[in-house]
Amino acid sequence: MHNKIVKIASSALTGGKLLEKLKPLVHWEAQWDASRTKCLGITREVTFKDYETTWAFLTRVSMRSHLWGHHPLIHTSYTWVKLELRTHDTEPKDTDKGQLSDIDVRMAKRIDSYIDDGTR
Ligand SMILES: C[C@H](O)[C@H](O)[C@H]1CNC2=NC(N)=NC(=O)C2=N1
Repeated sequence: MHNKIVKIASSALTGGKLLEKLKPLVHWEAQWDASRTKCLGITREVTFKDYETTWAFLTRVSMRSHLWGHHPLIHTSYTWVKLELRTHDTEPKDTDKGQLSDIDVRMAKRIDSYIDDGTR
């Protein structure tokens, strides 16, 4: 069965739901707006044991991003990787800055599973 791209609808996370969803993401740092009520996105940094492992990880992330139609901002240098997640097209419509949505949380958990599977 070939994988097909199924764009997953995203809904902005606010209030108690936002805090509930952020709690398990212990390796991710949240960026807050000035009022500290809106999460503008989350970031995670990780360093891998070698270049080959780094790009095996990034290949998995890129393939999953393509399948889900949701793409982290990826910074990398040799074995260092920084990933940022935010959603621009949330419902309700958000400012162009974007904010955290449920698909960001889903992608963060999937990224954590790639990091945690012992290949670091
Ligand atoms: C049209 C396209 O599906 C949208 O622009 C998607 C693409 N990938 C995306 N990736 C991320 N991280 N956030 C988005 O809001 C987003 N939107």
